[in-house]
Amino acid sequence: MPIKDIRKESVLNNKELDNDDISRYSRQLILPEIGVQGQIRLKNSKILIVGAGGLGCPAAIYLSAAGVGILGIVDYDEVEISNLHRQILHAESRVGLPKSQSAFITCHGLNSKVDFVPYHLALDSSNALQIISKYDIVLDATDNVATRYLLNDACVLADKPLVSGSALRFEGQLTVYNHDKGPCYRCLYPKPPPPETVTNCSDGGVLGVVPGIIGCLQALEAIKIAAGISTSFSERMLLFDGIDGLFRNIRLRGRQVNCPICGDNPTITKLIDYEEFCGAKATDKDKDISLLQENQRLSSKEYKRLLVNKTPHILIDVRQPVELDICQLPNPNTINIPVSHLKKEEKMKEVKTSIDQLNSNCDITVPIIVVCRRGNDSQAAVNELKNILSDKDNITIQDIRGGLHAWAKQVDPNFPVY
Ligand SMILES: Nc1ncnc2c1ncn2[C@@H]1O[C@H](COP(=O)(O)OP(=O)(O)OP(=O)(O)O)[C@@H](O)[C@H]1O
Ligand SMILES: [Zn+2]
Repeated sequence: MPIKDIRKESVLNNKELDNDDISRYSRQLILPEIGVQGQIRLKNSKILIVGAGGLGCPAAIYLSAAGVGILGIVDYDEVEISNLHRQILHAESRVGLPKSQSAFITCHGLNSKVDFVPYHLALDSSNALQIISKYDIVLDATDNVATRYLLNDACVLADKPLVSGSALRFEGQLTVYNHDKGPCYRCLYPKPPPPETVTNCSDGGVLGVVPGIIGCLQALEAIKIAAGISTSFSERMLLFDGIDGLFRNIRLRGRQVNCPICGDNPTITKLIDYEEFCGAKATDKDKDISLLQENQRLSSKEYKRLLVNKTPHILIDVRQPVELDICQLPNPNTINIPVSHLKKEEKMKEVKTSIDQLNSNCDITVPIIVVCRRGNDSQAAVNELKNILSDKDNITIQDIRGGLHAWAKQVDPNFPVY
């Protein structure tokens, strides 16, 4: 999709508030820290939110309500039903619609005076600078490491403050990069984390209100910067723990003179390939990995036949116990060992005992079938089990290709999908 130009001139030049502004914003206008001048600054501000998900939704609605001049909303994705518990600008009736468009509809309904620019596209190295350079402040409301580095570098190169948020499970973080002589993301994290250590909301879970809180704080910091109050979070980070109800505010290390992008002698002078740099995609969508040979995999239909024919086998479900409470394959003898536990000796003893027990009741060595949610962890688990059971070399260990998602698609349309 071609990048839409923002409609107004790149410099908004409102000199005063109209009567409608005065009525609409009266409650914040009478704050001495905002006042008429602050509100005019807000009216002239251009703010870009990247990501219209759990963080971007609350941020966008408060920035709209507060009366920013232009609000750009970037997201490549479409609304899904599993988004609605936290991505509160969307609606059941808008499942399938681009998130940027859906967010625009709600924000515009709240404040039609804001000039909205929805971008239904993936921000990447080819378009980031072109888009970001049109705005004054950028909010990182995305969910993947590659985009975090991209946004950081683009904001340093274009000299824009980056209000960064993140949330997972019951915890959240907030800071502002590249502002007020403070550090950038690379000053703090020069190297990306190994991809396998990064957990996303779809795997780790998140309580909707947690990104709600952090997204609101992102809006607050953006409003403060836009209104000329400055931010409390340059070189500082807020850590929120929703279980203990704790907000902690820690000092971060400052700008690093040897930072490759914002340091004194930068070695990165243009945007790079961030997926390659991070070894991970700029999305947190289901990635299908392929670790096993075809003969080590069963289709969900083949597994169904195995059940129907009552073929003896051991089914190991490698999801977390909480996930088994949601749904399970119709095998009453399922053994549950989360994939992370396969390395634990006592767990493996359990598996070996079950295998021996089952095998002592059968004439043949029964195969082990491994299942997980999407068919990725199950492959890793097959390899792990092969190592652990290397003394039992006549045993067949296979996984179910595509996991429970494939089961729901190909075998049982009534099976819950999460
Ligand atoms: N490079 C990018 N360009 C545009 N949008 C992006 C980019 N990276 C991430 N996003 C968007 O940022 C948002 C992050 O929000 P969030 O993690 O709450 O949503 P999600 O990906 O829909 O979550 P889930 O993991 O539940 O599917 C997503 O809507 C995603 O599409
Ligand atoms: Zn830096």
